[in-house]
Order: sequence, then C-alpha cells, then structure tokens
Amino acid sequence: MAENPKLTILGAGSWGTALAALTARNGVSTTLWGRDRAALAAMAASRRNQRYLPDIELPAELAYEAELATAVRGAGIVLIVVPSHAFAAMLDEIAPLLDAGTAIAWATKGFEPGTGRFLHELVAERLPGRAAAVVTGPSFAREVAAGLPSAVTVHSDDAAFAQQLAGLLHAPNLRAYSGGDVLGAELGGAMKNVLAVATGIADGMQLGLNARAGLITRGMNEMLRLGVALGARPETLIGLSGLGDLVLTCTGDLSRNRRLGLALGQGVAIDEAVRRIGQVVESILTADEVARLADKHGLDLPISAGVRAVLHGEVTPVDGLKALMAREQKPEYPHGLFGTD
Ligand SMILES: NC(=O)C1=CN([C@@H]2O[C@H](COP(=O)(O)OP(=O)(O)OC[C@H]3O[C@@H](n4cnc5c(N)ncnc54)[C@H](OP(=O)(O)O)[C@@H]3O)[C@@H](O)[C@H]2O)C=CC1
Ligand SMILES: O=C(CO)COP(=O)(O)O
Repeated sequence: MAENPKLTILGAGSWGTALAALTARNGVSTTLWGRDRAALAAMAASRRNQRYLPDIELPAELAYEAELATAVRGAGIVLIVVPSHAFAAMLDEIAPLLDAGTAIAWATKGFEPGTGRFLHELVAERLPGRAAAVVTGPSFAREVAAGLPSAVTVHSDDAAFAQQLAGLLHAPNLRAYSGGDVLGAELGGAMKNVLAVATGIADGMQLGLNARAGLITRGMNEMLRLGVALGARPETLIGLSGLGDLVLTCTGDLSRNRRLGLALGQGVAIDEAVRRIGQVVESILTADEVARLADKHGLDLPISAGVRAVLHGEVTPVDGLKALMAREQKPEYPHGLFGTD
C-alpha cells in the first residue's frame, strides 16, 4: 500500500462531506464524489455543502469529481459513505472501475435491506481480495466537520490497512483507533440506530430520565446478546462502535434516529417525521434486519422488536412501551452476561 494514498469518498451527504473535509484538512489528497452533479459543482464553487452541512466552510484542498470512473481511478482507498440501501448498487457500479490495488472502506451503518447481510459480506462477495475496513463510532457529522473533539474506530481483518486508514483520519481533534472486529463494529453501528428510536420515543413521551437510562442499558444488553451470538467480540460492543455510539445517538438531538423517535413519541406520523428530518434515517430499514438476525439466532430482543413494530404501525408507541413494562419479572442476567434470554 502506498504511504500517501489518494482517497476517494463516495457519497456527498453529511457524513461523506464531513469525512472529506477532515482528511483534506489532514493533508490527504481527497476527492469527493456525489451523484448530484449540480450540488457537487455548487460545492466546488462555494466551498459549502448547502444542503447537508451549510455552516461549514470546506477546505480549499478538497477536490470534487462527478464522474464516478474518474473519481475512483488511481485511488489508493475508496471510502463509501452512501446510505445502506444504496450500498450494494454502489459496489456493483465501482467493481469494473477500480484499479487492482485499491482498498475499500465504508462508513455506512446498516445491513443489506431484505437479507440481514452485513456490509462487509457484500464487499467480500462483490469486491473479493481487496483490503477492506469499516469506519465507525460516535461521530455526528456536523461536530466532526466543525472540528469538535471526536473519537472513531477503524476495523479491518487487515491490521496494516486499519492502521493506515486510522492514520489518515487521525487529527488534532479526532482520535482514530483501530481494531480487528469488523462484524462487531458494524453490528454496534447499525443496532444503535434502532435503540435510539426507542429512547427517542420515551423522551418524546416525556417518560423521564430513568426510562431513558433503563432503555439504553437494556438496549446495550440486546446488542451484546445478538453480537455475541453472531461472533462479535464483547470488547468491541462496549467500545466506541457499540456503547459509544449508542450513548451518543440515544441522547444527542443531532441524531436523526433519535429525532424520529422523539417525533413518534409526540404523536407525529412516521411519514411526516421522516419528511421533517429530510436525511437518511437508517433505523427504518435496520429494525427489520435486526429482527431477522434475532429470529435466525432464536433471540428475544424486546426493545428492538418493539421499535420495529412501531415503525411498521403494528403498535402505537404507547402500547409498545406498555408491552415492555408488562414483561415478566426476572433476573437481570438469567444466563450470565451473554445468555440468550
Ligand atoms: N451523518 C452522520 O453524522 C453520520 C452518518 N453515518 C452513516 O453514513 C451513511 C450516510 O449518511 P449521511 O451522509 O449522514 O446521509 P445524508 O442523508 O446526510 O446524505 C445521504 C447522501 O447519500 C446520497 N445518496 C442517496 N442515495 C444514493 C445512491 N443511490 N447513490 C449514491 N448516493 C446516494 C445522497 O445523495 P442526494 O443528496 O442526491 O440524495 C446524499 O448525498 C449512513 O449509513 C449513516 O448512518 C455514520 C456516522 C455519522
Ligand atoms: O451515526 C451517527 C453518529 O455516530 C449519526 O446518527 P444518526 O444517523 O441517528 O443521525
């Protein structure tokens, strides 16, 4: 791998733009690609992403490229930051365009809709033989773009690649850690979005701080049980990509998933809530995939299942919370920390 690889970021929404600004400021040769040519041209001219990060001045060093083939040609690393529903198609589009040695990374959080497959499985299937890494952790795009202190983590089976990419992201106000548990890192980043809807609903219903803490903690328990059943390392789940992102997203009003829950808890219809947010809300698809994985492994994850039922309109938020409270009394850990009940 080249020492100073060129980085191409695919997806010019909030997070893709924030990461591109970060690496360009870090002196990494960075090109940002987005599917909206006009928006990209406006970004290049104004050095602002008017739709997704209007308050942030983008660094002069950041390059923009609307032609996908040109954007990925010569890149040492391609970092994908499109929503999960667009991820597989993005891989298919770039597959014939990539140079032989280009490594792949992604900062998307979610699963393949309809199958519950992890994004790293899609990468291995569609772009086999390439170094691959996930960038995740508690990181609101707006705060990273504004240069506020943050910590993220980069996981890969290829330790040298994880280290290299973490090095490109690491900055005076951004600590980038590395690790080797791609599945665990992806699971935490995906599942916290579903759990953030639950705490958002409770807060929207003004159920109090005790309810919020209870939901976060029992939600963490659900993440641990599903993660361990799937082969994640517990330390990944209690690290930045799991607990870290869970706390951020469940408590921070910048979170779109939390805001969806807040709106639902206040009685706003789901379509209207999503329209008001106006950006990707990954939990809507991820809740189904968490349920699919839980079913496959015979796990009862009542908070995640409740969120899924609310998102499908099968129960109201009030009835969903009543059902959670009405569950039978039992030990906190009937089968130890990683038991399946
Ligand atoms: N925002 C954040 O703080 C963080 C986000 N993430 C994750 O990053 C991913 C992207 O989210 P984020 O940037 O916030 O989302 P936004 O809603 O801010 O932006 C989504 C971007 O994806 C583009 N897009 C949508 N569909 C396609 C497609 N089919 N092909 C190409 N581009 C497409 C949109 O283009 P257009 O404008 O043309 O619709 C837009 O540029 C999500 O998985 C999210 O969970 C992770 C960490 C932090
Ligand atoms: O993943 C995020 C922060 O780490 C962003 O969360 P939301 O998608 O809920 O805004």
